[in-house]
Amino acid sequence: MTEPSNARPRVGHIQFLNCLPIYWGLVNSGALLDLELTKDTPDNLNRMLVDGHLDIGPISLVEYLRNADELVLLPDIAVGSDGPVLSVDLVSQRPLSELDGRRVALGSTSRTSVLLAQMWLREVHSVEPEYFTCPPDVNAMMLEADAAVVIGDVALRATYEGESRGLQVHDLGQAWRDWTGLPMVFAVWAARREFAEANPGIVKDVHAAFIRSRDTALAHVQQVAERAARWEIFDAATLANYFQTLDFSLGERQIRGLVEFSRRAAAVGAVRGVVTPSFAPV
Ligand SMILES: C=C(O[C@@H]1C=C(C(=O)O)C=C[C@H]1O)C(=O)O
Repeated sequence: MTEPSNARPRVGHIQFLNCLPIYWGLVNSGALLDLELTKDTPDNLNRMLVDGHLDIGPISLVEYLRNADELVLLPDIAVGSDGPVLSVDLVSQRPLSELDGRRVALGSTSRTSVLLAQMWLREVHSVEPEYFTCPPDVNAMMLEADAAVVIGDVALRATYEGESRGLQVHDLGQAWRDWTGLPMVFAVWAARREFAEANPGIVKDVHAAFIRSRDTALAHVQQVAERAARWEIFDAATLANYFQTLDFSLGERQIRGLVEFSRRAAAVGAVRGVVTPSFAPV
């Protein structure tokens, strides 16, 4: 159903530090006033976009692949990494080669990284653990499982604190890069196809606001990091490094990474077939 023309577009925003640079710029430019913004975890935003409760927003890559008929991608923007990502981890109490048949917890906020971890463990480490999904709390997960997959702020913390607590921390952005030679795209931005066809001008404006926002924030990354560090457990230098490590672009190499993920996910039956992405005209 198309919204009346005077309604603000319903837009999603990931409430993790990874998307803070994008939010910062929306606040600074005033673009936020033109959006009805819903902040939530990726799993909830995925569902809202797929069910039509949002018009535009970030979506876990694998959920985009599963619903590509209903969605169009926004060009030039994503959450990914070309090497380490710092906030997508497989943490383990044992060497990975010992995980066969053992319990591995999958954090419930993720869809893409949990699939990446399963493919990587099977194909690179030749282990087939017993997986279960649970809330992303590393302490609780380590009581129930030998290893766990976490994303976002929980994973960023594990990156810095995991080893001192006896955990091996494997960065899954780096793992994908070592495995395929390509950047990893964890989430993309998409619009519902029907909405984009009915409202091309709105999609163009929202896309432009996101791009401007990201570029402004990265141009002022120290300032963004200092401001955010006042409310976070991470210091400004750690946050500035994190924001610059993340790859918010969706260029030719990132699209090759996305298509390669689609090919591998299709090969294990996690998505119906290989997806050639289609973009909103902006
Ligand atoms: C880089 C990240 O990418 C994320 C990973 C996602 C997933 O695994 O489904 C979804 C959205 C992104 O937040 C992160 O969470 O830090």
